[in-house]
Amino acid sequence: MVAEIIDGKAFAATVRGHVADHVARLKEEHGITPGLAVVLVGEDPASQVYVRSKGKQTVEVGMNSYEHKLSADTPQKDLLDLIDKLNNDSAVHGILVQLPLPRHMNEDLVINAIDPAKDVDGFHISNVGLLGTGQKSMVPCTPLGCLMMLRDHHGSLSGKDAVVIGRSNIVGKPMAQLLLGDSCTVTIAHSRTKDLPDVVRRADIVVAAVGRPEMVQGDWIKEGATVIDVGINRIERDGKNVLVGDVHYESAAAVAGAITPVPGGVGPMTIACLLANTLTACCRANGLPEPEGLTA
Ligand SMILES: Nc1nc(=O)c2c([nH]1)NC[C@@H]1CN(c3ccc(C(=O)N[C@@H](CCC(=O)O)C(=O)O)cc3)C=[N+]21
Ligand SMILES: [Mg+2]
Repeated sequence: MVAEIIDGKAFAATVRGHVADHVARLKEEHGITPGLAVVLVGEDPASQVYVRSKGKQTVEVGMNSYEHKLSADTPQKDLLDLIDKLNNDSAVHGILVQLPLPRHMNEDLVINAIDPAKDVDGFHISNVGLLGTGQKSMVPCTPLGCLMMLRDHHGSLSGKDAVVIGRSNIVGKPMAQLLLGDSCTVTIAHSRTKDLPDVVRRADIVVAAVGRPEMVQGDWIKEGATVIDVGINRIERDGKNVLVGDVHYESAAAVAGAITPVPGGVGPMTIACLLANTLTACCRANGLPEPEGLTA
């Protein structure tokens, strides 16, 4: 079997197109422009790349982008004051505080200071609780992007065996909740799981989100399964810096039915879903109907 490649880059462009159409209508019919504020603390080069890319794509879909860059030694109080200002700014519909934060800050405290209605990352405890109880929430961007690709590929996910590898609050746990919401039978596996290859071999859907380069091998994959690779690992190979996923792509693609590449898979969908969430937050804030197909 040669796997179908799920083209996240192309899918993300389609999602951005839907977002841009809806944003144009909001402007025309209601005079409203969605706004996204991105806060970056410190000078991590990779983070700067993502923030720049987010800002560019935000403007491209017709939204306002507000970037706030704070130095790495900014007191936590100053960050909390900025969040308070953004919470009370009616031009800002979405707030993203880039993670990780410097060590002297308490990430949970900072995230939970964001107005849950503007929490476009879906990391606030209110949104986590709403998602876990099947109520309307802001859904974390990476799992939402994975869900969109899975729904697009399969149609219905009902009754499928899904294995999520990784139990992080930003990917593994919300991904499992979303798959459960679509009536999958969900297993969350992690570093202490016994016989991990055997657990993965049961899966119709594998979502790999462990942060270990090429850990998931082709002989762990059931023939015809769908493999979603969330990993973005920078490694050195033959003296070159390359980007690889959590899945050993070549061996997995030889048995899977469909697979996402790295780069060009989940990553671009994450940013597209951030824009989708900002649009959703803006519609809710204004009591307007939400975009279709862009929410869980
Ligand atoms: N509060 C918060 N929310 C985030 O969503 C968040 C964050 N903090 N901190 C950092 C991570 C990382 N992240 C990525 C988004 C897109 C790509 C992406 O588009 N990657 C491209 C390749 C990029 C490259 O070449 O480096 C791809 O996979 O094709 C990667 C990584 C969002 N993050
Ligand atoms: Mg783990």
